Amino acid sequence: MSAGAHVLVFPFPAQGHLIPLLDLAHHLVIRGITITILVTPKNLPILNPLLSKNSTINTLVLPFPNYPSIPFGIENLKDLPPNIRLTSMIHALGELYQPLLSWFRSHPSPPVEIISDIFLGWTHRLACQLGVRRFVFSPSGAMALATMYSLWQEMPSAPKDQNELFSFSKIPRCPKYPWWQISTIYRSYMEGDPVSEFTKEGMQANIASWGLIVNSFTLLEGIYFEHLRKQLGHDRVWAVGPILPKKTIDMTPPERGGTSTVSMHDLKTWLDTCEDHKVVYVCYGSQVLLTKDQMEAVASGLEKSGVHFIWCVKQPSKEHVGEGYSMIPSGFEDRVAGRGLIIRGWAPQVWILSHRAVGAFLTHCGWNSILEGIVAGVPMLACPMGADQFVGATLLAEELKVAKRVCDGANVVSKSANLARTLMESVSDQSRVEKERAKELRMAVLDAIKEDGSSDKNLTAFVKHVVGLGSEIDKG
Ligand SMILES: O=c1ccn([C@@H]2O[C@H](COP(=O)(O)OP(=O)(O)O[C@H]3O[C@H](CO)[C@@H](O)[C@H](O)[C@H]3O)[C@@H](O)[C@H]2O)c(=O)[nH]1
Repeated sequence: MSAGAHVLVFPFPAQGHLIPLLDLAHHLVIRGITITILVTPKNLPILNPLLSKNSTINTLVLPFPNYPSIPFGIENLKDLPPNIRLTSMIHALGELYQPLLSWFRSHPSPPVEIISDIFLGWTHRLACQLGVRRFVFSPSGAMALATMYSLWQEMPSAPKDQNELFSFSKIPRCPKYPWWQISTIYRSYMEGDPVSEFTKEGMQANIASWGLIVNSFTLLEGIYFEHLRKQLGHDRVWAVGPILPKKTIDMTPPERGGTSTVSMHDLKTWLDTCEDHKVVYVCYGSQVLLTKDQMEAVASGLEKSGVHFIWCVKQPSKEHVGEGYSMIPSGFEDRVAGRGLIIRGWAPQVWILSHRAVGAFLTHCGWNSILEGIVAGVPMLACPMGADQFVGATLLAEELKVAKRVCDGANVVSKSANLARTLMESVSDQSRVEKERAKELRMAVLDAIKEDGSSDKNLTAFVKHVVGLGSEIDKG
């Protein structure tokens, strides 16, 4: 397309952030952009499926910085011990500033733009120093991003009562949340603390960056995109989602984001025996581990409901095992044999959701899961636990009416009888409204990502913009 359109893609090392940015990189390569992807060594295998399809993608592997509170060898959020905060990972990666600067300076034909994750705000400062442009990649939706930007711009103080409602009065429809549901990173901010100050600087640098790419689509969050453009004071905001692997909406390779821990053959054979739209898929994303009590409540709810289900249970780390996280109650698997399938570890989620047998998705409302549920056209059961998930749940249940809200909060243990009833209803006629809405939304999303749909056009516009900037820089 253009010599000079060489872009550095820098994902944050957490599956929910890496997966969509790698998918975006794939789309950009297909459109002629030269890509270099920056990862640390332990995250390199996640790139394999992409690299095997695209020999033209370059990688830049920089050692993970030594950081006092992060144990040696841990380079991905999913492996962080329970007592270490996400902001430590954000801070640790900031140490890549100098190595990255040196790499740019010694490269014969360095990138002319940087696309980096929202948790890598410091790359804005680096881009300014290098005289290149930085684009923020948001793996969260526009509504969640608007709330996050508003918090870091206005820096409101915490109320005495964590249950007090906080209103985002400048955001359309004035969303309100109890304070405890507000962004965890923002709530953990402590003035003067170096990690907090670094996080704040990064968030504010996002707002000052040249452009913004959001994994969402106009029809889903149009008013929030309009708001973001006003909030940022420019139009360089591209709604390009849902970013999914090219031409694999129906048959995603199982290794996307991780290697499936279940044989595809067994999975397919099992799902093929189930009736249409009767299986509930249960998954809490790539980060969340359920406590022992939560595991028991979910198991008991599934057992009492009588529904067919697939339950993806994340593998606990050493530290988590001791505390009973992710422990499947004894005898449960035998009692549900035949109608329930448990996947320990990584499930091929997009593939499962697209199977005709799946009729509902019990989700923690991570933004990728929300988009994947919408693409699959399945109604959802919302169990937001933290981060941006309360915003996602509000959008799904209250605005889009495609989900029922089941429970709220990281430590909440659902009543198994209530959960059982909700699960049963989700695959029965009682969920007619959500099922209809899910079908409509699926049509809307397919419209957005088809050739010349809104997201496809935005991606083309973004590529043109990037190429234009590249040639400006070439001319000096
Ligand atoms: O067994 C699994 C588990 C997850 N996934 C995939 O992993 C991604 C998970 O992303 P998401 O649903 O967004 O959840 P998290 O992993 O929890 O993502 C983090 O990042 C998201 C994007 O910023 C936020 O919306 C979430 O709140 C935050 O927890 C999705 O693509 C899933 O398809 C699998 O394929 N198999």
